[in-house]
Amino acid sequence: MSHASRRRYAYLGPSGTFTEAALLSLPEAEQIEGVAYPSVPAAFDAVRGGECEAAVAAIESSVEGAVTATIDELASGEPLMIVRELLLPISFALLVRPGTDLDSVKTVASHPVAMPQCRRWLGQELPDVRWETAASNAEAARQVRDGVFDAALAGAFTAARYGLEVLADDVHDNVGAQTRFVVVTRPGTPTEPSGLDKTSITVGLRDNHPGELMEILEEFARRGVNLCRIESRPTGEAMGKYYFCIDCEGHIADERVGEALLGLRRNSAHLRFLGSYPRADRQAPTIRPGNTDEEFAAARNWLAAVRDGNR
Ligand SMILES: O=C(O)C(=O)C[C@]1(C(=O)O)C=C[C@@H](O)C=C1
Repeated sequence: MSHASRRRYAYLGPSGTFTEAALLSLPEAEQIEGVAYPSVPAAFDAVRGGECEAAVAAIESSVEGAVTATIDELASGEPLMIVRELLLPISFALLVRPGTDLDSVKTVASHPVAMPQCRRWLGQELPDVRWETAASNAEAARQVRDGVFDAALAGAFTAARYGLEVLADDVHDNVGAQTRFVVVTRPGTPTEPSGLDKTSITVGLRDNHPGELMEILEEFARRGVNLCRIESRPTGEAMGKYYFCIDCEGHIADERVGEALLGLRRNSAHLRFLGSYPRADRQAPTIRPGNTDEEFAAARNWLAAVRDGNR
């Protein structure tokens, strides 16, 4: 496929990030031109502004939890929509300029989400090292190449791109660590239901009255909608002001999910639909008795009949 006709996907660069690896693992990878951006907000703005069709971003680490830059960026600004999620195994190596030994490593740089994944190893092997943050792991590697830092925590595959070598491999503390990535586009019709879907929203409180979070959760519980994740994030407006980022099982096309969102729309503030998309773990949803599409339709038919006087 010619370069010009490729689909442009934005990612956190430079080349060599796990985010780029996630992008390259997409089924449509051959038709994609990856475009590197220096931050997640910049990658998302490229989608908002139409420079790129989609963006790929890390949203959650199985070790470090939420990637807050991504969540906050989805919760604010011009809306975007998650169309897909993917899970990538994450393993870190310590990258250095050729010839550097462990004793001469005084500074180690990485993305803020990377260092906690290697904390124990660093504590044991490099207890006196100074850790520096970089915009991404590949950016840390680039800065090691340029002599700014002595070592970087990044994927072993990143070494070759920056003329570095792997001084120590598998320096992460948790074998089997994964990062969840999302593909976002400008808002449109949600992806077709696959039967194994997830729906993401952000939602705020109206007046912070007692039990208000419970009332939000009840909208899901009453329709038998199982939650996959709930994250509380500061709104940034003032101390003590939060919004919630919630992933639930099912698709917005499912009656029970639609009804839960209708309830939230009436009884909460700042509801934002972030997307319904196939689950990367392919887990089937739990549907409690009374909450299938058929049962919702039957109940609605009954109500219509009663209203029409046909009981
Ligand atoms: O994509 C990269 O390599 C990054 O630097 C980002 C990022 C993240 O944002 O979580 C990606 C996966 C790893 O868990 C650590 C860092």
